[in-house]
Amino acid sequence: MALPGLNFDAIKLPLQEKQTVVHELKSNTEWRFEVSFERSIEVKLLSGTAEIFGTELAQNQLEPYVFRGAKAAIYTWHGCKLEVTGSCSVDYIAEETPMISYGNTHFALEALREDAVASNTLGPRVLVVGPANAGKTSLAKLLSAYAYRSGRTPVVANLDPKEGFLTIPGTISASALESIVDVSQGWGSSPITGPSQIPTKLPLVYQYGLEDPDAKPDNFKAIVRRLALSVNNRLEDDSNAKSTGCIIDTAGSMSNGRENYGIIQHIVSEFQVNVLIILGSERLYSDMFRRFSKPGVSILKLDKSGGCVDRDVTYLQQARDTQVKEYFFGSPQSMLSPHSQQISFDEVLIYRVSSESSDFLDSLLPGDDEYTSSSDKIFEKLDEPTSMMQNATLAIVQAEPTDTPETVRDSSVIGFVFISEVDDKRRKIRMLTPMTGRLPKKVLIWGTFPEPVANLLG
Ligand SMILES: Nc1ncnc2c1ncn2[C@@H]1O[C@H](COP(=O)(O)OP(=O)(O)OP(=O)(O)O)[C@@H](O)[C@H]1O
Repeated sequence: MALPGLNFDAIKLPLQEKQTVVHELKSNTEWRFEVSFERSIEVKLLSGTAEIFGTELAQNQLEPYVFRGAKAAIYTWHGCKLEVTGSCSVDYIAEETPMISYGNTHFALEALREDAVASNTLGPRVLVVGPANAGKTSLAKLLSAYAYRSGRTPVVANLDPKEGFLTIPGTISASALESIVDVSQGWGSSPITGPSQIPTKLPLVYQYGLEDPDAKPDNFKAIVRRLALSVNNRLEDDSNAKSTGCIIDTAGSMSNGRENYGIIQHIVSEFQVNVLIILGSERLYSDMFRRFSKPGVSILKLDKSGGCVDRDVTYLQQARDTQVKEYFFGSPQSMLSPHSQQISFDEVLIYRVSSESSDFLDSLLPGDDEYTSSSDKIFEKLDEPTSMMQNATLAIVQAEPTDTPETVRDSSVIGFVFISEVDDKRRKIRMLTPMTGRLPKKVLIWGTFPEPVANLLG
């Protein structure tokens, strides 16, 4: 690590107790486990077959799979033996899982894909909805991993800004799954830069900058439209992707009460959704059936897995901090060398996004009418550096400083910077980028989510 003042201690793992246990799993069972962010476990598949959210584990690898800050399950269709080193906060073997119905859903989607190949039409556009922690992301991972294993190229879209899919949170993104998912990292946070054992998947990312799609629905819907347009174009352009279709993950809040269904409606129409999967809620299923049932659209109800766990605020915050850290520093397996540079505040154009009810800039610059936030504004332009930017992660977008706020909002993200220092008197800011080099573009979007990461630099 070349940078003064920066070190990797923040992401080094503490020494763990080397306690090794072998679990023998019968067919159609899963080993569920939770590991805190302060510990890690190593897992080896000794015999049999096993998978994690649809992605197969390799047998007797030299390098074991390492998990930390994880709540997950390793499932086996035919039985297996797992060797686990290190201690979990919770672990048990579950005999009741909804995997047969999830597997059947995959086969039903495969039948639609075969029809699409035969008729050269679009394959299934699958939307997964359900309450918070119903297992939507896990099911989306599983269905896309099974599609990949069947020789398909599914396009996966994440419309839940709370979780970053191949990028940091606060965004929505999509990518074609052309290689396997990293078993330990899941979809992972940051393949935008750096070396990786698994071929890199480059996502298309849009910055939202807030946690809840409802906080600024007009901004959210606008970027969903842009993402859907790109996904639809990709499906038209690539014959394998076209027949495979796409799998879309959503935020739990979108399914939370009728007043929020407008966003689901928008997604259904922009992505031309024709398979709607409702996880873990009879009432939502009935509402969705009434709203969206029509010829050519399948509405499926699936049970929530008993393994799904509620994640508390601290766990979710740690997960977000880890995603931001990994974006800049890489993981212990593949470290990056971030670059720190000081620039003049006047060299960049920063737009601030805050929720409709927020009076952020009113409080920052009292009495200045130009900055009064109003609900119809897309962003607020920042004319003065403020210490509130310290430790924030800002998105660099593919736009020019002369572009309108609409164009900036609708522009894709080319990377992120972390603000490590603000000198408001000298109008200077110091920022960290994952690689050396000058800032490629100078229009940045600063959201309130993810929140500032105070200990990023250790
Ligand atoms: N079978 C399982 N065994 C153990 N843990 C599981 C299992 N299925 C899901 N989980 C875990 O439960 C948590 C919630 O699952 P998931 O993220 O898929 O739900 P979600 O509906 O997408 O949540 P959100 O509403 O936050 O988007 C995650 O930590 C996930 O890894």
